[in-house]
Amino acid sequence: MSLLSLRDLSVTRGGRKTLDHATLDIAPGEFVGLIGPNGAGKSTLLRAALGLIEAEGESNLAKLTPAARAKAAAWLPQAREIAWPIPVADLVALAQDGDTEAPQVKAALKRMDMAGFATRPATSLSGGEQARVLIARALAQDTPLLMADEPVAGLDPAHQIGSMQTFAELAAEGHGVIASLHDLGLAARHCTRLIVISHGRIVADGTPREVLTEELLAEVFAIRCHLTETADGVIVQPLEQIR
Ligand SMILES: Nc1ncnc2c1ncn2[C@@H]1O[C@H](COP(=O)(O)OP(=O)(O)OP(=O)(O)O)[C@@H](O)[C@H]1O
Repeated sequence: MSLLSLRDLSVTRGGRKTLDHATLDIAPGEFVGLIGPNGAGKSTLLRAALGLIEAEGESNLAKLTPAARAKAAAWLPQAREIAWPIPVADLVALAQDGDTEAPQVKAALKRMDMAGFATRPATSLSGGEQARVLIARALAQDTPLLMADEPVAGLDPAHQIGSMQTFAELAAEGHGVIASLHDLGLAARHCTRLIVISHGRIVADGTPREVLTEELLAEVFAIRCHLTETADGVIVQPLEQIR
């Protein structure tokens, strides 16, 4: 069973293919890290998969009505600012028809370490706290698939790790998760699978151990890295930019 199924999905913008024949499937149990440099096409892939931008090719989600899609996948976009002074619990409860007592709402606030902020106006939170509330809202939607664009950007190390652990737990519980990520160390440590995108094309797809090689990191990211195999998986230490 595929929670996300893309076949030759392509996007053309400004006369250029910003996504070039992306084909992939995501099954329950997978936590997929979508990695690649700035402008590689990560957001484009996620947005095209959801049918939010015009694309050629096929996506199982883009075919659905907006209501059916909201049941199939939760979407956490890159933009994080909250403009509305709604209490935190009410904001998260939007994912459950406004029911602040719904177990999914309470569990999501707890998972994102935001239960103590439930009555605070969301606009009064710090940038990282706002980001955690928006992750909580996506979690509270309780969908088979979670799609997130740079979900841990702007979070402190503890909450970055906590969020990645939450996504890994969701996957272990049978959900699917795909998240674009810039932190290769977090991606290597927590994801079950990495998809590497470069110039709009998927150039590698496999376990972190399979994908993260010195050659690939040099070629795609233009960085020299030290890779260490440990019992916890592969550790990535970026050392310098290759010019
Ligand atoms: N409306 C547009 N017209 C022309 N090019 C566009 C347009 N929107 C996006 N692009 C280009 O598409 C490419 C892919 O952008 P995308 O946002 O998917 O990258 P990304 O991998 O998510 O990058 P980042 O890590 O910087 O968020 C970029 O080169 C971007 O400049």
